[in-house]
Amino acid sequence: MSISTATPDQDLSVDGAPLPSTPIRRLVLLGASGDLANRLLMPALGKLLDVEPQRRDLVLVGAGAEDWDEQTWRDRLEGSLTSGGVSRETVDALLATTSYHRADVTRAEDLAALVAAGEPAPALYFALPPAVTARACEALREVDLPEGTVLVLEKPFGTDAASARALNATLAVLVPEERIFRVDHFLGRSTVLNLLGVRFANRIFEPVWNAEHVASVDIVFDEQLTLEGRAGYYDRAGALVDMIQSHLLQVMALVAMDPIGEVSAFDLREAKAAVLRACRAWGDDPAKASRRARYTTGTIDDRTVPDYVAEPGVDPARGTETLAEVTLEIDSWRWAGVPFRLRSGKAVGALRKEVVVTFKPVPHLPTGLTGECEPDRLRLSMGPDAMALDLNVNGEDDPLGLDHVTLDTDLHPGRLPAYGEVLAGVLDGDPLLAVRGDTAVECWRIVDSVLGAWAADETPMEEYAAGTQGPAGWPL
Ligand SMILES: O=P(O)(O)OC[C@H]1O[C@@H](O)[C@H](O)[C@@H](O)[C@@H]1O
Repeated sequence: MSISTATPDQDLSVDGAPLPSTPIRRLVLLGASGDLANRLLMPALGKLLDVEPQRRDLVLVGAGAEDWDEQTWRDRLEGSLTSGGVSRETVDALLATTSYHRADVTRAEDLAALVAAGEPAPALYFALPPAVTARACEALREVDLPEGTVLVLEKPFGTDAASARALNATLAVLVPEERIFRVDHFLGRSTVLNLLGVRFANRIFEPVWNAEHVASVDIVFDEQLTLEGRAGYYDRAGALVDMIQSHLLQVMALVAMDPIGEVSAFDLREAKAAVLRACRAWGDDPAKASRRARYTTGTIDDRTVPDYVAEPGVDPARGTETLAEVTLEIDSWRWAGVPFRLRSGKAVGALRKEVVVTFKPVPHLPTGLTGECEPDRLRLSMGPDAMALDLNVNGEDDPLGLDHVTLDTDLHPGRLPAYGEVLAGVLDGDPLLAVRGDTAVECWRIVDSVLGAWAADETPMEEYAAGTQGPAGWPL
């Protein structure tokens, strides 16, 4: 699927004022020595430059707390690119112009040196823990940012609705909203983008995409991965914040939004925001509408997994959940009464990453057709990328007996990893795949209500053995 790139006359700011689109030729990676940059961002950037070689004039500037010399940085960059399968041409092009700067990114002087006057306007990519990013943004107030500067922020954006609002206020005085890229890499996943093609390029889905025909929607991202050495971050976040607050609510917004006139940042982001504004816990009762659980020791494939609380770096007193589920409602004509169940867990036995739209039963099954009539289901898999439609048909043995079939197809895995699509948007200055500031706050508002119920212990913490599908009795 091709996505339209903003042109100067399409690129409107939120209040309607036109903004010139500014392609980015200098990417300053703050936190260049970190794991995110090394494992995900640099390989994704390399892949992008492989498929779009006209971008190879990009200058990559690494900045970090490590006291590295140029050679150490170049070796690190080269290692990261080559282990990501990036071509020699791209590696050489990036190495030809890259540089590394030791910097304390919370100091205005260091930041000012990185955005030096006379250079093209940079994208400042904060590949940093959220607290450091927030301090760096504060420090940027004292820096004279070149016209066209873009700011790129990783999740989590704040720690609740209030802090997200405060961070938005800090950013708003630095650059216009259209130049703030709050990254959610799920928006760059090919199956997630495929929602647009499936929904809006087929006549058969949109007329039934509403409460009259849809019984429920499930958005599930269950992983076999465990903590993978990320206790410092994950033990403070938990499954609800790590996966549902950001990624799955964004996916839900794309599933539930009204049709858009064009695939532009303005139309798409407004349609998603309308869904999130209308969303709340099912029955306005977050305690009953949510469930949480934590894995105990178990086996995944042949791997023995310890209790979550026995993992290095975990604080048992925190009571962090590794599996979260929340049922939401969207107060609109289109969706009133349809439960949207969002769920994500770590250390499950069989991974399950999909959006499932379950349709209501037919209003009348002709007398004479025998057997069970199952609900029709559209399933969009986020890994591997695939799509399936479960239908009732006439069976093989009895011509009037019902049978069930699945029409399925693999989907193209996408030209780029999700981060590559996100970076393409950043370099084009097109925030189509970026989370708008008000939307980030709405996502926290929805999740804060659940976190509040959990903090008050209104929802019990359950347990499941690693390698199972979660606690017994959970329906998904
Ligand atoms: O499948 P992907 O693209 O790695 O995304 C899933 C990951 O997304 C990250 O944002 C979460 O922090 C991880 O916990 C999760 O495993």
